[in-house]
Amino acid sequence: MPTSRGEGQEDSHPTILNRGGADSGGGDAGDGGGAPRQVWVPGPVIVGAGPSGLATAACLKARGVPSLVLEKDSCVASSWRHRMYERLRLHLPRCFCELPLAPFPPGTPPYPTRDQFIAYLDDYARAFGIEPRFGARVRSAAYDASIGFWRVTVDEDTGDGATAKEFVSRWLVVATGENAEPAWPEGVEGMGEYRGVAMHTSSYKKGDEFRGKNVLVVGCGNSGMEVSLDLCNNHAKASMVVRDKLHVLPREILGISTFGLSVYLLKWLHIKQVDSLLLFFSRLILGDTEKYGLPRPKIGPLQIKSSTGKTPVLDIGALRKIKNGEIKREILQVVPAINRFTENGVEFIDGHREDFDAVIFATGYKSNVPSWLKEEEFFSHADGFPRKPFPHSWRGKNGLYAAGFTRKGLMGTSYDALRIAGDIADQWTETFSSPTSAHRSSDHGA
Ligand SMILES: Cc1cc2nc3c(=O)[nH]c(=O)nc-3n(C[C@H](O)[C@H](O)[C@H](O)COP(=O)(O)OP(=O)(O)OC[C@H]3O[C@@H](n4cnc5c(N)ncnc54)[C@H](O)[C@@H]3O)c2cc1C
Ligand SMILES: NC(=O)C1=CN([C@@H]2O[C@H](COP(=O)(O)OP(=O)(O)OC[C@H]3O[C@@H](n4cnc5c(N)ncnc54)[C@H](OP(=O)(O)O)[C@@H]3O)[C@@H](O)[C@H]2O)C=CC1
Ligand SMILES: O=C(O)C(=O)Cc1c[nH]c2ccccc12
Repeated sequence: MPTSRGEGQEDSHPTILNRGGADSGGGDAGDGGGAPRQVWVPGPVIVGAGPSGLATAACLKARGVPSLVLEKDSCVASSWRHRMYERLRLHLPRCFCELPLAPFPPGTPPYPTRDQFIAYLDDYARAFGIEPRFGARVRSAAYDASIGFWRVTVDEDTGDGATAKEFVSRWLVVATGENAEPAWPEGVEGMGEYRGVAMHTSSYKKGDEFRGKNVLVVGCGNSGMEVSLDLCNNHAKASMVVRDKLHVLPREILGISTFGLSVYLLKWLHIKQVDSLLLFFSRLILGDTEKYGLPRPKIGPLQIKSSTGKTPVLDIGALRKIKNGEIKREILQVVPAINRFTENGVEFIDGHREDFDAVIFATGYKSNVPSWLKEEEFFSHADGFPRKPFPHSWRGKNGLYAAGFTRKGLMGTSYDALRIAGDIADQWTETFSSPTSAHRSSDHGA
């Protein structure tokens, strides 16, 4: 445990406090069924090694604060490696997707591919010397008011079974993502009966395997639209369930990214005025989407994004396929759009039935925070997001922080990482700047 500024900064390695249960012989063996091994962490514990966890760890490092990143998978950016389809490109220009302190390398295209983004994140972790603890799934985290520290319990996969460890830290940064788990539709009957392929877009890799197949895509956010397009490009017959009104915007307007244009216009104009302009240009470029079965909500796209977090579709070509009739629409306005599954397909709420070789659920994602964080004042148990929206979503009480829960994509991640690192670095400096305060903190922790 560091008792001086120098020791605290140089020794970022966690300190074992007890050896728990039967594991008294050292090493990393199991806990033998007793209390989990306890490890004191001098800096913050960050849960998740996606863009948000990496950005926070990097900003902390730049301020001289060590951290411990816990990651359930065996690599950084695991959601980008394992849960994004092959041909995915970022739909916002790279300048809105780069993390603090490190731009994309020269030569990166305006809309980086998934592989380029993964390579960027790998380089980012390397450049800042971030070495997450992999195979460390956080199964619970709770603030222990009696010692003023967070207790973070991890199931660590050591190869021969999971062992439990408890990390103890003054600060806990939640960076497990807005999209931690696939969201499956509720209340649709007969899913177990369906004999075709049923999967979520997070498992969709590429369209080749669906060549010539009749595929139903449920949901028409960006995932539904892009997967439908990918299916069409791979000669599958795609149908898309549209259960509600939605905004489709071109990815670019007059050669400028729609997102970049919005960010610029919002500096000068009210959000309603920006929405009117976006809708005017969208109509010019895409035509009247209602004619193609995609009616628009009354409220504008940025207002909806800002109040509900629902992202407008940034069209990269699906609309043209819909106009051409290559993506067949199942336009069903009433929820739930699918009444029930049958053995070979679905029955829609208007009563008609159709057979499908595969059903792909593009029904979005949810946070997994309620499953492990024992705290409900800052994080809502209902949706696993901070209760306060951006720009107040990054800091809770007792050293609790949220990185990447702004509903603002990677720009929000950068905002959070800088804020969180600044806030913790100030406390760190205060704690380790005088010998008396360092001893106070040491007493507190022990
Ligand atoms: C298909 C898709 C495309 C997107 N494209 C863009 C885009 O172009 N531009 C943009 O700005 N945003 C985009 N986003 C939104 C968002 O920016 C990304 O999802 C981004 O990856 C979020 O980063 P994150 O670190 O917050 O979450 P994640 O990338 O999901 O990382 C969270 C990490 O936490 C780990 N984890 C989860 N639970 C635990 C646990 N209990 N214990 C330990 N580790 C855990 C996970 O394994 C994961 O590695 C996209 C989202 C999706 C789904
Ligand atoms: N290239 C890129 O950068 C991409 C980025 N993304 C981003 O990833 C995030 C997640 O996007 P996405 O996966 O599309 O999720 P979203 O939550 O944005 O969209 C989910 C869609 O599923 C619909 N839905 C949900 N439940 C049902 C149901 N029971 N029956 C019918 N429809 C249903 C929703 O309809 P309703 O609106 O009525 O609730 C909505 O259309 C977003 O931030 C998105 O922008 C996604 C893909 C590509
Ligand atoms: O990819 C996403 O969903 C994002 O959250 C990025 C984003 C933030 N604000 C927006 C407004 C319009 C389109 C995308 C986004």
